[in-house]
Amino acid sequence: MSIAIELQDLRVDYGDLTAVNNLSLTIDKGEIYGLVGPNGAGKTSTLNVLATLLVPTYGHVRMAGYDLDRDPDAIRARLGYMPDLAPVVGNLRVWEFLDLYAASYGLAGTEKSKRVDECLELVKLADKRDVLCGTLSRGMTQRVVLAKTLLHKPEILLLDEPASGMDPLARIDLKDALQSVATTGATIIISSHILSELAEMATSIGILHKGRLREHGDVHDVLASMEHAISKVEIELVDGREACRDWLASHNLTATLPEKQPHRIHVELAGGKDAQATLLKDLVQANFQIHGFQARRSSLEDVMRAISTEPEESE
Ligand SMILES: Nc1ncnc2c1ncn2[C@@H]1O[C@H](COP(=O)(O)OP(=O)(O)OP(=O)(O)O)[C@@H](O)[C@H]1O
Repeated sequence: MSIAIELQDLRVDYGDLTAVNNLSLTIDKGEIYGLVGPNGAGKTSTLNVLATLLVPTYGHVRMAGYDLDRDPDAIRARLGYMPDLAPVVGNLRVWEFLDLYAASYGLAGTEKSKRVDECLELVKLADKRDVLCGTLSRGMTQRVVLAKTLLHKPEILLLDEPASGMDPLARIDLKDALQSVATTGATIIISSHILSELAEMATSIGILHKGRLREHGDVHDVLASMEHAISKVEIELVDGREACRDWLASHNLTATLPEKQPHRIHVELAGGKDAQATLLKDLVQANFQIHGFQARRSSLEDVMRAISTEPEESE
C-alpha cells in the first residue's frame, strides 16, 4: 500500500508553548485516520500544518507525493480541508451552493453539474439537492460542506472535528459518507476529542496528548496494547461490600459501588491479567467471600483516560 501522508519529527511551538512535539507518523492511501486527543492536545495545530495554513517550527511533511516545504501549491491542489463549523450560504439551495464552488474550481457546463451530483451522491444527499441550505440540520450541513470539499477530487481530506455536536444517527450518515469517499481512493484525517466517536469511523487512530503521539495504529490493536496498562474488574461479594471498598482504598485502588447491584464493586487496576490475578488472590487471603470476579473490557474512553493520566515523559 502506498503512503499518502508522512510526518517526521513535526514540531509546532507558539512562543514557549510546544503544541506538537516531535510527531512522526505515516498514513496509507485510502485510510480514514482518526486523530484523537483532549482539548489542547495539538490536533488543530497538526491539521493546520497539513492544510498548509501554519508553518511548523521544524519537521518534515510529505503529502500526496510532494514535500510540503518544496511544493506547497502541489499539495494544496490535492487537498480538501473542512474546518469545524464551516459555513454554508443559508438562502442558496444545496445544488446552487455546490455549483458556486464548482465554478470557482473552473468547472463549467455539464462537467460542473455532473460533479455536483456526484458529490451529493457521495455524501448521500442527492434527495436534498433542491432544499435551502439554511433549513438543513447540523449533520446535513456538515455533509453539504463535505460535498463542497470533494468537488475538486482531493486526494487528501482533512476534517477538523466533523462530528462535533452531531447526534448518533447523523454520525452514522457521516461515517457512511466518509466510507464512500474513502472507496474513491482518498485518504481522510478526522480529528475529535471523543475517541468512541472516531472509532466508529476510522480505520486507524493516533492518540495525541500534550503534543505527543501516545498510541498509534488499528483501533482494536490500540485497545489491545492498552490492556496491559489498565483493566477493570467487577467483583461480586456474598456480603461486606463497604468493607471491601475500604480494603481496596487502603491498597490505593479506586472502587465504585453500582447503585442497583448491592453486592458488586467495580475496580480499575493499573495492569492487565497479572494485576487481576494478584488482586483476586489478595482478596481471598483477606477473607472476602468472592462470588464472582469478572474482567471487563476497557472502553475507548478508559484508554484515553489512562493515557491522559500517564506520567510525563522527560524531554
Ligand atoms: N495561535 C496560537 N497561539 C498560542 N497558542 C496556541 C495557538 N493555537 C493553539 N495554541 C495552544 O496550543 C495547544 C494546542 O492547541 P490545538 O488547538 O492545536 O489543540 P487541539 O487538540 O486542537 O485542541 P482543541 O480541541 O481544544 O482545539 C493549546 O495549548 C493551545 O492553547
